[in-house]
Amino acid sequence: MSGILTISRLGAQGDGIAETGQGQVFVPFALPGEKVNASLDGKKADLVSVIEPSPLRVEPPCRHFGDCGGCALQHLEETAYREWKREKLVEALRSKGLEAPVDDLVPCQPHTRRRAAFTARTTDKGVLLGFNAALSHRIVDVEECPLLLPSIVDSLPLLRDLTALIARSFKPFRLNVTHTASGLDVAAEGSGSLEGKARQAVVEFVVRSGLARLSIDGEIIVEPKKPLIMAGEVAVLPPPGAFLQAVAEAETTMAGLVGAHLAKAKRVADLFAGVGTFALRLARNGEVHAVEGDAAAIASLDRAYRFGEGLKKVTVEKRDLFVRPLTFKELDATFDGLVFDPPRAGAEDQAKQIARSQVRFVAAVSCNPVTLARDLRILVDGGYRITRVVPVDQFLWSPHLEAVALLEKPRKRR
Ligand SMILES: C[S@@+](CC[C@H](N)C(=O)[O-])C[C@H]1O[C@@H](n2cnc3c(N)ncnc32)[C@H](O)[C@@H]1O
Repeated sequence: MSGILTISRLGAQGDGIAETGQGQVFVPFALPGEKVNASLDGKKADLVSVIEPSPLRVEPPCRHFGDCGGCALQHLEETAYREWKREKLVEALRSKGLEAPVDDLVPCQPHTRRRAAFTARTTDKGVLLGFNAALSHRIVDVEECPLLLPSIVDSLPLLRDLTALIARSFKPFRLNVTHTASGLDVAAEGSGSLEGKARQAVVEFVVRSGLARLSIDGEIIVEPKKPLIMAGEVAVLPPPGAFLQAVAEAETTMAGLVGAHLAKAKRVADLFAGVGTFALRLARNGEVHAVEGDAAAIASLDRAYRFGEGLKKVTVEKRDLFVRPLTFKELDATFDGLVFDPPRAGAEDQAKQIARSQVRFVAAVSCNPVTLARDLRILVDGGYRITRVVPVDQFLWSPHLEAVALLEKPRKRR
């Protein structure tokens, strides 16, 4: 069934929302104020044509937009896009009764993302390498991507050849590609086990091609060059497939905000520390205790600290912070500053412990405004005051948003 709809606003995922007699209908790639022709299937609709376009509609920069599931909003004018993204954070905070001061969005430039999680697959007709179509397992084979650093896009033909060499079946698998100072670091997951001559051929290919490293399911197959990344001035050798902030400039912004807020703290806890994005920068100023659940990541942080120069003491602890958050007693015994940067699920139990602590300066970094708002509510109920919240765009044209919230707990009167 198809129908004519008028779009009233943008939803949280970037879809246009039309109010109808049957309730809300979500129309991907439609903008507020537009009259559109859409084919309807319950609450979901497909855009057939735009009858009256919004003045905010612009030409998408990528030929794959609309098919590739990576981007939702390339067709919206830049200022309106930024305001929509910032509003997602404001709305999440408001829904928890938090009227915190929220900065303008720190924008993200095209061609800056240093990591790509491609889906790859060999077929009878050749290799598919790209991103999944929205809500689908179909691979959109990409020729370009205006999000990614040119070093990754320029390597697409090479990565296709690599896919053909490592794939052990026609099953799709993940190809994580990271730009590093020494070349691309490629981590395949699920491509199958490489043995004998096939493995030797892959090793020779990687050496010839100038890639820094290839690993498959966590095993390093060949590492012609150490794929180093910088945490401020400290070089880090991340384990295969480790978490890294997607855009180096966004990471620098976030680390700058966290560092400035914790500048007066002499003993800082970095919770969900990863390979040391914050810890290794904060250690220029004060002692840091870094806590992380992934053994390989924390080992990499430790190694970077030992080879790093000009750093105050950094201690590391492998710990599952969902199961065993640092208690308020542990926090009070040692720290006057803290940063926590959990996965999308947030850090509810850890936030409850921080809320009970007297740690003066706290920075919360998050890639999910909803769980961030929940955790901030806990901290505010525990006596913290939010001094600033900064939305940082790291996932251009997508609904995903990074944010840094800065909090302080007034000293107790004696
Ligand atoms: C969003 S990343 C942040 C990493 C680091 N702060 C950075 O900026 O690169 C979240 C980190 O939390 C870690 N993590 C996930 N679940 C955890 C848990 N239950 N306990 C401790 N760490 C966990 C992940 O391994 C990952 O390194």
